[in-house]
Amino acid sequence: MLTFPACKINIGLRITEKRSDGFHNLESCFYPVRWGDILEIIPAPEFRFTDSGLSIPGSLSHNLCVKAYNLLKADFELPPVQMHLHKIVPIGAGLGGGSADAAFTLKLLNDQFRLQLSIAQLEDYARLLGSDCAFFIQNRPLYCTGKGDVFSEIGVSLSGYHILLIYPNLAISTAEAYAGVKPRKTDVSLHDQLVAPIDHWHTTIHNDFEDSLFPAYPILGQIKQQLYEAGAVYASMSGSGSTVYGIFNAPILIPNQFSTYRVWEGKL
Ligand SMILES: C[C@@](CO)(OP(=O)(O)O)[C@H](O)COP(=O)(O)OP(=O)(O)OC[C@H]1O[C@@H](n2ccc(N)nc2=O)[C@H](O)[C@@H]1O
Ligand SMILES: Nc1ncnc2c1ncn2[C@@H]1O[C@H](COP(=O)(O)OP(=O)(O)O)[C@@H](O)[C@H]1O
Repeated sequence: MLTFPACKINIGLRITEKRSDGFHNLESCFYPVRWGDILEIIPAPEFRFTDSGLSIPGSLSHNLCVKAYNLLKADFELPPVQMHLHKIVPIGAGLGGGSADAAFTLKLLNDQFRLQLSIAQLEDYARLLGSDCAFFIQNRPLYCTGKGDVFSEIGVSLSGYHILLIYPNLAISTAEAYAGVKPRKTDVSLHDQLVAPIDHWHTTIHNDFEDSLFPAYPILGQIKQQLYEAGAVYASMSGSGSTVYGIFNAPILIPNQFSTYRVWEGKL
């Protein structure tokens, strides 16, 4: 069976406190984007994982697809499989591409081998693999709190808008990005800001990681500025970076200044 693990952007990201387990509580709208990898899983005489496309750092046993398979195998009689991942979404990009691979592996194995796991059970398995993995089980716009794995509804729809994602060939480690952040709480609700019209977002909605990462990597702030100059209704860094995205009213020709970066343009 084939599946297409996609990615996400964060619209607004507040890091509100450091938790006793070392992780951080956050508030953010996670929004799915169609830029994705390609994953095939077929039954095979023995377990095998192969990949192509972008090179994935780390050993095979640390690959999130392999971890997802092993997690289910510990609880179910799964046959051996051959998995092939064609990696397209940049890594260390703030797009949750690896997390999507993990969640889509769980969903594919559930369907392929009729494990009959519910959405809630799949989300519980996904939580064991990474903080933003569980989002990709439902893979629809959600307001996320806790570690990014507690969900509530949000009335945000960007259908009809177009998005330009700019990955400036710079991988940023999520753990390092969190280490640079000063958590803070504010009185204004991000949820209320998100349900206001999109042309208000420019002045209200902020990604807290920009405060420490834009001074460290000035190119990121420059790209955001260039996206506004190109006509974006809203522009921001996604997650812990380094991808910066712009949301546009209509399809956009990719401006020349982005020609050396990895760029994706598409409908939301
Ligand atoms: C920042 C966010 C925002 O959506 O996304 P990305 O930019 O990575 O895509 C997420 O919180 C990334 O979640 P994820 O990439 O799954 O992180 P994990 O693998 O669980 O954790 C990696 C490391 O990040 C830190 N971490 C992660 C999540 C969290 N809520 N608090 C943390 O402090 C911890 O140091 C942890 O060891
Ligand atoms: N299938 C995979 N695809 C991408 N990264 C993976 C995968 N499996 C494990 N990883 C590890 O996950 C981290 C990157 O996660 P990813 O979700 O792509 O980035 P980000 O957290 O910036 O959104 C890297 O440390 C990488 O080695």
